[in-house]
Amino acid sequence: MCRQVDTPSGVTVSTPPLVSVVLGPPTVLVARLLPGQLVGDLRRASYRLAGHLGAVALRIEPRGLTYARIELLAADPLDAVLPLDLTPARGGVLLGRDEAGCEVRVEPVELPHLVVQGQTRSGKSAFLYALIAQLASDDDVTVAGVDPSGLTLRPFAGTRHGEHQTCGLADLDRIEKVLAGLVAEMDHRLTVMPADRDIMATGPGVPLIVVVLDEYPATLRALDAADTKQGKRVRALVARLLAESHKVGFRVVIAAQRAEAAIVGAAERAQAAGRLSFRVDSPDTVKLLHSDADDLAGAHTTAPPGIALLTWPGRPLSRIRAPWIGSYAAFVSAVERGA
Ligand SMILES: Nc1ncnc2c1ncn2[C@@H]1O[C@H](COP(=O)(O)OP(=O)(O)OP(=O)(O)O)[C@@H](O)[C@H]1O
Repeated sequence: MCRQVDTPSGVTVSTPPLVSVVLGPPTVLVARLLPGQLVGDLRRASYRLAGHLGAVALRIEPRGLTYARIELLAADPLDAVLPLDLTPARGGVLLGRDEAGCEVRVEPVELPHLVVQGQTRSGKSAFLYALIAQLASDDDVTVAGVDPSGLTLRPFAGTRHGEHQTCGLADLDRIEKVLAGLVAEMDHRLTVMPADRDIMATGPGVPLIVVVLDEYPATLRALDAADTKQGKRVRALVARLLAESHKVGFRVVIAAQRAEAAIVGAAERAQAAGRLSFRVDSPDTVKLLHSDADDLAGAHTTAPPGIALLTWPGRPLSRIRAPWIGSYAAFVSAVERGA
């Protein structure tokens, strides 16, 4: 957080001066930002600064335009479980709670394409359950997708969403058929989009279509093993959805244990502005989705279940606690109620 400053007598160092120190607890510092420095700059460095200040984490808030309030936290603010409240009118989809204790919410239509990665038992499925349960209760959203294990999309059987989904790997042709149907709907929307618009409004009659590709590598492996040409065709359909569908009301959610380049190539990653990593096997895997995670990548390989790194449009890279819907049965009944 220091600046090197050239003075007539040589190079010196300038640091954000502390204008107030309250020993607390909690200990709170107020620092005056250096010219051109932003609160986000402090937040980005907070993971390195916390240990040196004897804290587990720092909560940094702006004070006016030029000051930052820095609270030294003795416990990780993400330790507590975040129960998912599915009562209507809560104002957008809850993605989690950040380290400042604030809920991260987004309207369904504001969702970008997403890539979610995480090892077994890291909380990736729990996050998908929470996301899908919230979307399923919205009449203007259709949940589509491919689910090799069947657990994630099985609760939609017999609902209006089911025709746009396929569960299991027994019928590989159906995977291609479902994705081809979604691409056909995308093409139709692109064709009928009014000439004076570059974004199609979603709502009654034109639902936002969220395409969930759970355990995407498992789907591709099964397709490649059966018929490499079919694997290529499915990859091409997904690539088209990622590249062309956002403006006509589609969102793609790709979930994988590891978003490796062979599965989620650079072009696909570039289309997915939303990226979540639950615990993964190595710092290099973290960096597949968060190239700027230098300070956080190492520690994240031992993150507890439900803690994710979040890269999101308009937000600095941050850690969040994902919402917890409860047991699988709670997820099933939430989908059945909502869908
Ligand atoms: N957001 C959360 N809050 C609290 N606990 C969580 C959260 N997410 C996950 N857990 C705990 O971690 C366990 C594993 O989570 P989950 O089943 O989602 O992992 P996963 O990464 O999807 O693994 P798998 O590949 O085995 O399905 C859950 O049973 C739960 O105990």
